[in-house]
Amino acid sequence: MRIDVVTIFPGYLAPLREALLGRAIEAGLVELGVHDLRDWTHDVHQAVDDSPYGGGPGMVMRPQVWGEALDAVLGEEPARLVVPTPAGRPFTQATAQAWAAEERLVFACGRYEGIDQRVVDAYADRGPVDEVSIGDYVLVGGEVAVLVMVEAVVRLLPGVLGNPVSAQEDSFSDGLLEGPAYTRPVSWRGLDVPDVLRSGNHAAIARWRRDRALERTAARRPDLLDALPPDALDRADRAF
Ligand SMILES: Nc1nc2cc(Br)ccc2s1
Repeated sequence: MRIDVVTIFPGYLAPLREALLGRAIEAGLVELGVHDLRDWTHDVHQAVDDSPYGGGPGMVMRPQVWGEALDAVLGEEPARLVVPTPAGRPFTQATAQAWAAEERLVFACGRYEGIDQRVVDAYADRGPVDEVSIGDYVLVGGEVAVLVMVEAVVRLLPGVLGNPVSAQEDSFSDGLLEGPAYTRPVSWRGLDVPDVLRSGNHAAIARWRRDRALERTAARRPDLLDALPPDALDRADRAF
């Protein structure tokens, strides 16, 4: 997979070259290009924004600069263009799984009041364009959202995680939140590891883990339970 990011703050994307993701890049599992939007400005001030038509607070990012940048970065290779925005569709684990199958992702990081809408409209004719949000809150720019989404996607690529089973057992992978996890010591500050996890009874352990996942999901994200397909819960789950 190749990932390109266009931003006025390239340094914001430096964490993508650290740790797990950095090792994935070094191993050639993913290619990363970070591009400074101002490289496509032609004025002495390198202006990337202007006042909004219709008035209102803040500035809007200019379509001409974004058009030249995305034409250059996209080139002729097909790619999914992703525009983080608080007005976007929710980015979920299912989105990450779908994008992990893509050959190319290009992220356009907006700032200010966002990017002139005509940029999204113009590129929608060339290929898939996703306006997505990582949550119901407003950031100062799209860069942090790109860090989140790139990590969620790249960790799903074959060979990135040491143990591929981890990704299969993620929270949300079966529609539920993951339950609690424990490691040594067996007793810590008067708190003990649940006996079942030390019993060696794998069926009982699996049941206990499923029950804790159902319990946590019901308490914290009942919307996820409501969204489960009818056959997702078996009789034992329903008894829980
Ligand atoms: N939740 C999000 N907030 C923002 C703000 C800007 Br400005 C650009 C993208 C995003 S995604």
